[in-house]
Amino acid sequence: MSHSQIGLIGLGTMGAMLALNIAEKGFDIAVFNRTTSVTKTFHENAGALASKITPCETIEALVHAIAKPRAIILMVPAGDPVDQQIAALRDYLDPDDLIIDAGNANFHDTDRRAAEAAKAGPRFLGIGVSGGEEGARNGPAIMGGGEQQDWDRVAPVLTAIAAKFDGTPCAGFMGKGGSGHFVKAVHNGIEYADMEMIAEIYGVMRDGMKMSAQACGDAFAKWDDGPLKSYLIEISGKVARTADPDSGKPMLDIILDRAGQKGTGRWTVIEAQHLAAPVPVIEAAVMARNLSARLEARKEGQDLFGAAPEALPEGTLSADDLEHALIAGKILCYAQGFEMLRSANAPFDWDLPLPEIALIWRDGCIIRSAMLDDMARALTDAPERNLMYAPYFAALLKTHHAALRKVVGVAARYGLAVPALSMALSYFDTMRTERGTANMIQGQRDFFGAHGFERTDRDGTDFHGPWAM
Ligand SMILES: NC(=O)C1=CN([C@@H]2O[C@H](COP(=O)(O)OP(=O)(O)OC[C@H]3O[C@@H](n4cnc5c(N)ncnc54)[C@H](OP(=O)(O)O)[C@@H]3O)[C@@H](O)[C@H]2O)C=CC1
Ligand SMILES: O=C(CO)[C@H](O)[C@H](O)COP(=O)(O)O
Repeated sequence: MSHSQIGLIGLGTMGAMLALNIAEKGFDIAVFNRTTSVTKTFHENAGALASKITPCETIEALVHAIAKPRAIILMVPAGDPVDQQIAALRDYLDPDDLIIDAGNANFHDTDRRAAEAAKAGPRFLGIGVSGGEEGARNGPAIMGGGEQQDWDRVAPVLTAIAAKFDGTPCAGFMGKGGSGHFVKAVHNGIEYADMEMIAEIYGVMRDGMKMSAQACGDAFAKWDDGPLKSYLIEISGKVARTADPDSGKPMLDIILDRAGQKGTGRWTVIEAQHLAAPVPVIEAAVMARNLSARLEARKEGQDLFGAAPEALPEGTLSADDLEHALIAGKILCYAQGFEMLRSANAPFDWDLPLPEIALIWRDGCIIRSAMLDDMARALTDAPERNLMYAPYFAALLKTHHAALRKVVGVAARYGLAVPALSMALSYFDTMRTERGTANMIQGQRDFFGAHGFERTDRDGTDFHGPWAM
């Protein structure tokens, strides 16, 4: 009866695919879903893998189907559903059984659950899983956080199901408490930023260069053969080239321009503010999703001011300009994400393995990209250095920042909104300006609040100006 090596709760998009992946790798798995018919249908459709899967109609039956000490994966929405499942499991689990939250949790919740588990058990591990439905089925990237011994206990299963890059599993232990979910949140922040910059370049092609969806798709497909090679560029090409079977129109022409979001990008920028970690491209991407939801207001604005985008004169921008701008933007947004990871170490007493994170992200996850191998090398060479200053990426930025400036400049001139690309450029310019303008901020603060300032010509921190009120 109790023969399953692992259990899983939540047979939705991700959970169902993870369960099949686990069964396919040879592990016996017991599964439970809140809606029983889903469990039945899942098992009926599992084909040759059905014999490895024990469908359970109650939490109690699930627990009894798993060999001790038990390990149970939760794949349910973040927040209350996770706490509800933990509470339901507590009635049946032993203190040394292990609950693994594999959904997208806010890492503060994971910290709290880990602390509660440490007091009374059962044990708790928080793992970030990325790769969407296809990744869950064929190999996601996995970032674990909690107690090393708990990670070690389930690592054979997690590394078996993870994506492999040149044979190396894209799975690793990030550190204690919520560190795995923190790394996953930053991953999602980079995901938001990369998606937004791609969408902005699509907007320049569609509204500025009057290119069809098919032509935009062709451009993305071509770039997927070069330095931009990545999952997001690949699927953007596929999305742009797909036609709606009902109307025959390009899918992009019938999809409403209102972006959904489940909260991970927002968690990232809120945490970035707490950490004083500058992630302006990610912030712009979250802001753009929020603005996209304001359909009525945008219509009112267009009626009042006239439509913003204007067609560009022929030859204003080339395909190379767009590709090079995206290369620069991509380097800068990943650099910001890694800087944010590093800035979390001191306050949370973590030692996030930045080079290993880049290695893990090389495959399986949504932000997988040809650049990540070089990022891993750069972070191994100098773990404390901002990626934009690493020789390989500095050389790319020296070559391509002019295109980023050109695209942002042209977009501003012709009314094409490119907030994330603009933020990438501002970050780049700020990070290469030795003497900035915060001296004026300090002068203002001292003028109105006697907050004091430092001087360029003397040591000390509390100088004041001879301001006339
Ligand atoms: N979709 C994706 O690309 C990715 C999602 N994730 C994360 O994985 C988790 C699951 O996402 P996904 O599979 O997409 O979600 P789905 O909406 O497809 O599935 C949700 C699952 O959770 C169950 N569920 C929902 N609410 C409760 C509850 N209160 N108690 C018990 N079970 C509940 C549902 O059961 P029922 O059938 O009864 O409704 C269903 O099995 C989320 O945390 C998500 O953020 C992570 C990476 C990628
Ligand atoms: O974690 C994921 C990918 O890595 C999920 O697909 C997540 O839902 C994406 O975020 P959002 O729904 O906010 O776009």
